Amino acid sequence: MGMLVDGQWQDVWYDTESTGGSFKRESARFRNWVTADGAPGPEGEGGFAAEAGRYHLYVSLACPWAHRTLIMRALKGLEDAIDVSVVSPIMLANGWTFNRDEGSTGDALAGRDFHYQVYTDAAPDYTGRVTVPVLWDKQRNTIVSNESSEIIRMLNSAFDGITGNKDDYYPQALREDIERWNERIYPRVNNGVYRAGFATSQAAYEEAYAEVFAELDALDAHLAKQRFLVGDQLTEADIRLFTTLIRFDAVYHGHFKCNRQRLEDYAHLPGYVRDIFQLPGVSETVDFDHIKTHYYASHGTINPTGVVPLGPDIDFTRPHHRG
Ligand SMILES: N[C@@H](CCC(=O)N[C@@H](CS)C(=O)NCC(=O)O)C(=O)O
Repeated sequence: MGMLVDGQWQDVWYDTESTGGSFKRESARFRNWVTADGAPGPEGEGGFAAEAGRYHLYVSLACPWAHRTLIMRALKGLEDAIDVSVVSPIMLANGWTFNRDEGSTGDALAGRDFHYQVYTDAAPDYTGRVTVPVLWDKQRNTIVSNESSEIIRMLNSAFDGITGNKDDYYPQALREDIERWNERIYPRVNNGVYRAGFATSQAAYEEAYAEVFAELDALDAHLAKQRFLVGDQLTEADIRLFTTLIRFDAVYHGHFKCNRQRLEDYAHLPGYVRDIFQLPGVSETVDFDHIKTHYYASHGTINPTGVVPLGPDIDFTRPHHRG
């Protein structure tokens, strides 16, 4: 684990001292948008037109934020248009690496050894964290975006003219509702489990734990009444929730100490997770080997032995009874 300072890699763990033991996630720095015609998006510069084969995704199969982009890529039929490099699940002193012996595909574009080199190639004096996912432009040789919430919106619509897939996971009529769920679920669930797991004070951990389970309780009650978060249609809000829920019992329950109960112990959330898992293309994006290896073998401050647990054994292919 580490970060870049003026383009130089430094091996440092998250600073929670200045925040009373609380984990604060840094904002992403590359915020351009791929659009159908290359017009500028909501922020950043223009000139990133949608084209088959032009863009590349750098992902970790362990990371819930990167996972969002792989699900959207699958649902939108973008596998042929956007290729992918997968980092090693083990993230230690050099950060994310392309070590093939550990399960990385290698860097398909430039054969780099380390993911931080993707950042320094785009911005030689970059200062900040080196995260996945990254959407890379092979034409301009730079990073378009390293913000998953924005990458999934680009994938949702910018390439429709190329693929002919017009499925819309952020439909105009539902946007307000989707945003409302995102705004609750990001701090309390997606990042909530990290705030519990990376807390270095009892108080910060307990606060995060309470929020995680209060929100999961509310979600379970909500999903008793309808199939997906905003109705009977899958949206980006579900995709964003799913990537945390699918990891819950395997890593957040044990490793991040979110252990009031397992996700499987809820009445409706397990069926909801299986429903999404069983959508065409989604199960192929879920890799529990990378997921468990990453968390248990990379966070030396939490699990110094690096031993990876064998369980739990959950069958996500059993019927979900939600259709
Ligand atoms: N805002 C980013 C956050 C991504 C993120 O934090 N990814 C984690 C992996 S799960 C990472 O790469 N962390 C490395 C680090 O913080 O040094 C997004 O949603 O795209």
